[in-house]
Amino acid sequence: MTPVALTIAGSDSSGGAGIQADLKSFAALGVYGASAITALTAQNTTGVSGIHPVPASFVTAQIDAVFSDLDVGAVKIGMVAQAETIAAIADGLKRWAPRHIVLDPVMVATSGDRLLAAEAVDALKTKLFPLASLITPNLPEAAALLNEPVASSEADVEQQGKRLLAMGCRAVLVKGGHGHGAESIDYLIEGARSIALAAPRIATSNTHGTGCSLSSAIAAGLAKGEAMETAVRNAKAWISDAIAAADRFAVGRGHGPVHHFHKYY
Ligand SMILES: Nc1ncnc2c1ncn2[C@@H]1O[C@H](COP(=O)(O)OP(=O)(O)O)[C@@H](O)[C@H]1O
Ligand SMILES: Cc1ncc(COP(=O)(O)O)c(N)n1
Repeated sequence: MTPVALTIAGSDSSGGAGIQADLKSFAALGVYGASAITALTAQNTTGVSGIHPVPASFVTAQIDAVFSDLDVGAVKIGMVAQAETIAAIADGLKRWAPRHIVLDPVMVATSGDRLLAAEAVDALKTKLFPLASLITPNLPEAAALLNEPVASSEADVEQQGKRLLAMGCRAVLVKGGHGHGAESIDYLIEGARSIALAAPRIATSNTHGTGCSLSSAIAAGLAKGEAMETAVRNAKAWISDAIAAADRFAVGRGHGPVHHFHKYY
């Protein structure tokens, strides 16, 4: 059977994040990708200049079109833009009940621009967290979701992960890309287990789309039948290589994209 993953996310016109990063990640990892677009962004490596949300009813239409025909092994959710979109996604996923849902609680782009309406944060927590097999906040997102300051020690990161798990998702991966140590450490909290996943921090400013690509790589692994810990470990190794190869590209003048196809060219 062909493994299939669906991304429900926003479009990034510059191609490095959002739907475009998700489909490249699925393809690089041997998984067929489908998409339901929640919003168009006019965006490049230096910032976001416009957001055009897709009407919630049309997000539903895309989700229904995909699930009524394709055997979707895993779903990745990225930018959801606004509260009505979140309600439409939650309803659609409850109806189709996919085996795995990876939720990247995208709030702010690498450039600092806001991608989720402030009033939609509660809907994200109450409607989508309970459906998620895994949520993948970065350090500022974990803090914002908990209304707490950004974690300043590894112990704080782990504790914040545990408090997010208590909000009703099945597992949490708190990503350390915004930390400062010699290693970029992500914490996987699954049930009573907490696993630190460390990789050398790579000196590059080309980190546009790292979070999108990591969550899609995890969804790709789940679609191929990997267990959660294996999918996360494989995705972390793959994104580390994609970031290490990012400087081979010269794309844009700001935070450039990672190299999804580093194994091929
Ligand atoms: N400079 C870096 N070197 C190595 N790994 C990184 C670097 N920046 C981010 N990562 C990794 O990329 C993944 C995405 O993390 P992060 O950048 O924090 O997410 P987001 O894009 O949502 O802000 C994580 O696995 C993180 O550890
Ligand atoms: C449409 C869209 N979705 C998500 C992100 C976040 O990107 P990152 O992976 O760098 O956090 C983005 N910049 N644009």
